[in-house]
Amino acid sequence: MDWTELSIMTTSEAVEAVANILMAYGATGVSIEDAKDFEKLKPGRYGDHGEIVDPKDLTHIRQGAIVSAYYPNNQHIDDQADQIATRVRGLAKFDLNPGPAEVHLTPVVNQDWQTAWEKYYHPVSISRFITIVPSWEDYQPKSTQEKIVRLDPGMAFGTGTHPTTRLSLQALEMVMQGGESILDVGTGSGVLSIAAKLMGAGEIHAYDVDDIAVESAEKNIQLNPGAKGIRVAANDLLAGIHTQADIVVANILAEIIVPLVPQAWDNLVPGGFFLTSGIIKDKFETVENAMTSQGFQIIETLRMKDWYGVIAQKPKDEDK
Ligand SMILES: C[S@@+](CC[C@H](N)C(=O)[O-])C[C@H]1O[C@@H](n2cnc3c(N)ncnc32)[C@H](O)[C@@H]1O
Repeated sequence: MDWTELSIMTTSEAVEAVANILMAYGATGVSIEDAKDFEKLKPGRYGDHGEIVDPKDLTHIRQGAIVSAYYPNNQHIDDQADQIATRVRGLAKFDLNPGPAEVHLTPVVNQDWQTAWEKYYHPVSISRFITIVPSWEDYQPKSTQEKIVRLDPGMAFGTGTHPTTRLSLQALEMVMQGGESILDVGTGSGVLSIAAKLMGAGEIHAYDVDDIAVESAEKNIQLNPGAKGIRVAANDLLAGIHTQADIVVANILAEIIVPLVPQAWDNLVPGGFFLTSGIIKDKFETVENAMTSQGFQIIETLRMKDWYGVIAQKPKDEDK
C-alpha cells in the first residue's frame, strides 16, 4: 500500500491535541518529534540499527514539535489538508498555542515509516503489570509480576503509547479474571491480544481489515513466547464470524464501532463484555446510544485526554 505523510509544525503544548485531530481524520499512526523530548535523552541506542548514539549527534528539531501522521493514498488526505490546518489553528480557542500550523505532505515509502517508529519508540509502562518494549530494546522486568509485551509495530497501529490503546488495555485489566475467550477487532500490531494472553486469556481470535496489520500481529505474536496460540485473520469487523466469546475488544474510530455493535452483541455470551476505545469526545454519545439501543449496559466509561473508552456488558439471561 502507498502512503502519504502529513506533517504539521506546532508547539510542545499542542502535540496531543494535534495528534487527536490527525487521528480523527483517520490516521492509522502518529509520530511526534518534540524538541523537548531530545533535551531528556541520554546516550544510548537510538540508531536505526540499535547502535550506540549520543543524542547530541542526532539531527532533530531544536524548537517546537512536528506531528506526523500516515494516511493510505486512497484516502486522498491532500484534499483535507487545508481543513486540518484550520482545525489546528483553531486550538488557540482552547488556549493552546498551535504554532505555525503549516502542513507538509510527503509520499512515504515503507522503509521510512519503519525508521520513524524506531527512532522515537522506547519501553512504555502502561499499568502496574504491563510494559510494552520495542523488540530491539534490552529491558529487564522490574518485578516478577511485570508482564512484558515485545512489539515491533512496523506499519501497524498499536505501539501502546496512544491513549486509545492504553484505555483498551486498562479495560481488559479491569474485566479479565483469566481463561476468557476474546475477539480482538482491529488488532493492528496485535498489542491487545498479546497483553490479554499474557494476562491469562483463553482462546483469542484477532482480526484486522488491513493485511499489513495481520502480518505485523503475527510477527509480534512470534516475538512473545507467552502469547502462543492467538489466531490472526483478515476480516472486516466481525462480518461472517459466528461464535460466542466472553469479551469483544475493539479500539477503532467511533464511526466504525457503530456498525460493530450488533455484530459484537451476536458474538458475545450473555454476561460477556464489549470493550471499546478510539472514541473521540464529540462522538461518544453516538456510540453510547448505539450500545444502549442494542441492549448493552454501560458499566464504566474510561477517559484519557479527549479519548473515551467504554466497558459495556451484554446482560446475563437472568437480568433480562
Ligand atoms: C486504532 S488501531 C488499533 C490497533 C490496536 N488494537 C491498538 O489498540 O493499539 C485500529 C485498527 O483497526 C483496523 N480496522 C479499521 N477498520 C476495520 C474494519 N472495518 N475491520 C477490521 N479492522 C479494522 C485498522 O486497520 C487498525 O489496525
